Amino acid sequence: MSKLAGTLARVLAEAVLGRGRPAAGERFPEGCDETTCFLRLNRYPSCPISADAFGLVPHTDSDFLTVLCQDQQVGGLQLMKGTRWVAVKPIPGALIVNIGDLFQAWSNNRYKSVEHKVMTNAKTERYSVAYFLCPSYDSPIGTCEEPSLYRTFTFGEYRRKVQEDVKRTGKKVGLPNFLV
Ligand SMILES: O=C(O)CCC(=O)C(=O)O
Ligand SMILES: [Fe+2]
Repeated sequence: MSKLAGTLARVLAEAVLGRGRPAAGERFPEGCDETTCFLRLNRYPSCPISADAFGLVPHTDSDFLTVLCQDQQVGGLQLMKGTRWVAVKPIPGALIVNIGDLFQAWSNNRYKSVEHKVMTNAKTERYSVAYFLCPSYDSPIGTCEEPSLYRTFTFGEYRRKVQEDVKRTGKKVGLPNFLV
């Protein structure tokens, strides 16, 4: 997973910068290694009471990029496309790759961090495995071009602000806090 996530990030970065201009070469995204990235195992119990119960509330991921292996049979993942929620049907053997907030910031909004949520299933529990490509907390999130829409910030600063906002208002604000 870690190799795949790193390779995907570099390929996507090069697509923004143009061929032959590797984004800090093998090191992109800077500050990410096996001690800073993590894997999350999600279990969503079945929920017969309500058809609109969230397994996971709408959110964007705060990392560079997420590689997701969703349940091969039980759907439930939805993402925001324009103004609509679209179901991501499980395809056996397929992985889902989500852009996270840090990649959106680095790419100066060329890539968008996708809002997504998980709905529960009335009868069946669901599992997923998510790998989060994150840098160390002291890593500054650079930009692919100037002028950047975002001021320079570290991942630690970003995480702290997200936690603060959620604690204070119940909602993540995320990137808009860091616009210039
Ligand atoms: O379970 C899923 O399909 C999505 C998981 C997810 O969005 C997350 O762990 O951040
Ligand atoms: Fe997520």
